[in-house]
Amino acid sequence: MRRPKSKQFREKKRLSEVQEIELIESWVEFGKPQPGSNPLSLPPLPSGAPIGRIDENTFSAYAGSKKFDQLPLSQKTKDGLREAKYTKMTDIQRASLPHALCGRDILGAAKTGSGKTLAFIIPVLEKLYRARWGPEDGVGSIIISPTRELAGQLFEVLKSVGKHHTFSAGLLIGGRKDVDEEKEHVNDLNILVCTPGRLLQHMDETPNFDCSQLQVLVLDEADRILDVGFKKALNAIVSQIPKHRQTLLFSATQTKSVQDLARLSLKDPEYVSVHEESVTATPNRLHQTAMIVPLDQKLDMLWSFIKAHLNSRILVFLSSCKQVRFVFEAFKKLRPGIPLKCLHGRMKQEKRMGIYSEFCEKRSVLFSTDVASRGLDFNKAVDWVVQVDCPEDVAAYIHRVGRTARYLSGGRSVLFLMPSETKMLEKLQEKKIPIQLIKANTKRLQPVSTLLAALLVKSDELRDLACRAFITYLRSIHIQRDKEVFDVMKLPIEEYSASLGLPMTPKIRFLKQKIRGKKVSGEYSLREESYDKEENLFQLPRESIFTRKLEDDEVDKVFLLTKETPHEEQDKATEIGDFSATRVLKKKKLKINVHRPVGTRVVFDDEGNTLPPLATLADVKSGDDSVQLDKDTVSKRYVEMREELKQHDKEDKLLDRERRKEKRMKQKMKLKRGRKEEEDDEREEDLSGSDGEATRNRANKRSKKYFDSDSDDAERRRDKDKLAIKADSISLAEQEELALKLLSSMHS
Ligand SMILES: Nc1ncnc2c1ncn2[C@@H]1O[C@H](COP(=O)(O)OP(=O)(O)OP(=O)(O)O)[C@@H](O)[C@H]1O
Repeated sequence: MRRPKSKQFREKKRLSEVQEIELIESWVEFGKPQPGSNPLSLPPLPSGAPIGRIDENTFSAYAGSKKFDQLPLSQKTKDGLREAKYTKMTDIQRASLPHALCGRDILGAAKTGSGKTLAFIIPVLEKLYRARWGPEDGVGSIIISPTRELAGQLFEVLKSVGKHHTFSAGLLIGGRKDVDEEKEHVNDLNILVCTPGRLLQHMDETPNFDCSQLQVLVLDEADRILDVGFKKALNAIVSQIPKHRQTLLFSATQTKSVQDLARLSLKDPEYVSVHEESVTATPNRLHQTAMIVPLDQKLDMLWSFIKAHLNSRILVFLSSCKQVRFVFEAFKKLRPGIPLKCLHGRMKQEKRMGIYSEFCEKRSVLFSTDVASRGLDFNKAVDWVVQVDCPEDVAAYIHRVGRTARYLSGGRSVLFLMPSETKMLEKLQEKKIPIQLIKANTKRLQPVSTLLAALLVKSDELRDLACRAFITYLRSIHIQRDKEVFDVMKLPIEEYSASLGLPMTPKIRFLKQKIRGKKVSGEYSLREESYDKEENLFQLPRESIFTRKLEDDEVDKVFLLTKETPHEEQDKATEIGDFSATRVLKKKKLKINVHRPVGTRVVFDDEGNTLPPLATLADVKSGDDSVQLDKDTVSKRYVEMREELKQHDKEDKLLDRERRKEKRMKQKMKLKRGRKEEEDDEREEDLSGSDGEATRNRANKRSKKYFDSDSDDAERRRDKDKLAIKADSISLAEQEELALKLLSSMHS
């Protein structure tokens, strides 16, 4: 009785889905906004007006509507939105959803915290729903995020809004152990939320990974994903997905570079930039300040700031992982009276995720690199964003401060600028950022450097961290592109070193070139990054500087430097010979010409031009000045060459035989010496009464080693053994002779 009922139910459900899809499609088609129009400028539906189908061929207008309910969306999406408490649309959602729902490519820009995530999650769900996408259809949508945390957050939004849909979705991010398990399931997923690296890994490694039916590609933080740091990965990804698809790009700092967009083959994209006309580029409820803080007072200022805001949730940005680690570890030891946390790209993924969610829950201070600067929505409850180190450009500033004042909440930010970085203030103001320069109350400044110095004396580890932080900070300034703002030569290096609590100023090799001709106190060495060899106070392993893996944020900078800096900067970098970027520049890739037939050789003249093969050997000028070869000379030369080769071959073989003989003899001698020592030991142990078990073990071991290390011809082995035993009682000359005999017996 039950079965037919459920079948009937399923059939009814299927029919109602089909009908719903037909209705949505007609509705979407009916109310399509004009390409290039801004739905925000259209009048909203009057309250109480009918929604959806009005009569046979008429539907309510949806471009201009203010509520999700008024949009041509599936009931499943509407239910998901309602349950997640989303009813009214934000400006970016109002402006972009009507275009996105009719399948257009979108280039969306809106301030941080303005709701861009839903502006792409909803179209993804709707597109697949309307296509009746099912498990057997494979990957229908890919959402790419630049960081793992952000991908995780997007996945959560997708899960909550899409909870009534039946699509399968997966979070594919690096740093997780279960990549093999992922590989088994990835082909069953309909929506992938991923970072570029992990997606590419699946494209390369997962058998039968197939995106050929992809319907929607989304790039969140699109400008970041399109910049040079991700260029290769993105190009590789794009080359493996179909060109015919919908593409949605969103960011608070959008790219409009034609080149970038061409790479993604966008089709007449809609530029939806809701805050372009806005007086400010940052959220209105964000109160932004800047303070001039000399480099050597930054930590004092930060410490004092934290002590003065013990009941807040504070996000602190520093320029590198090393900086983050040092400040976190040192301040933790000084116990400021508020929980401290740190987040950077070199932490294990689970830990990163844990820290991220803990910070969302409790009041605390989170020290972070730019890994937390984009997209993260810390429960809308960050009170303060403190930028201890100046951001690399205006876009980075906007994203960092955007971690507070999200959606309808307020927030505050403070930027520490060194006297040499004041140009940044002008740049920010030029880009419509209402930032106010305030004076620090130096009377309330609580100096921390003496406390740090005391800590560093006690802890080698902390001293090491301080050294690394010192160097990476200077390097980060040194590699910055914007030389109007960042000038490493203007920094009070010794004072800075003292402010970290370091007893001596570490030597910095990359500064030597810069200070040539300029008298700067302290001595800098170009070649070594050791700090004081005599006293051996702060010796770092060479590996740590020269061969370590670059950190997430450093890699980005290095990429930027190699690809985008003006030639002058690149030259400087090459000349200084300091960091990996320089080595990357120097390292020329050898290209293999796959079209050249196997066995042919390319000959170059003095100017580096290619010549025809054998041209140098037998060129004969013909009347018309073209080069022709004398065939007789060439074939004679070939005969000679063959003879030469044969001769060389003979000599090589002889030499090789000699070498092998010698090597074997050395091995035999070593073996015999070893055995003699063992037997001497045995004898000694026997004399001193050691147990038989040990002796047996040793004998076993020896026979195993013997078996493993030589030929498995038992006969020969026995002979050799006999010889070896005999060798113990004879002179060195005799031993050599015996070994030679043995070798010749082996070769015969
Ligand atoms: N329509 C809405 N109604 C209520 N809250 C919303 C709505 N849309 C988004 N939000 C909330 O606003 C906050 C910010 O949204 P979201 O993270 O999408 O911003 P964003 O524009 O992507 O920010 P960023 O540029 O920093 O990535 C989130 O907490 C989200 O839940």
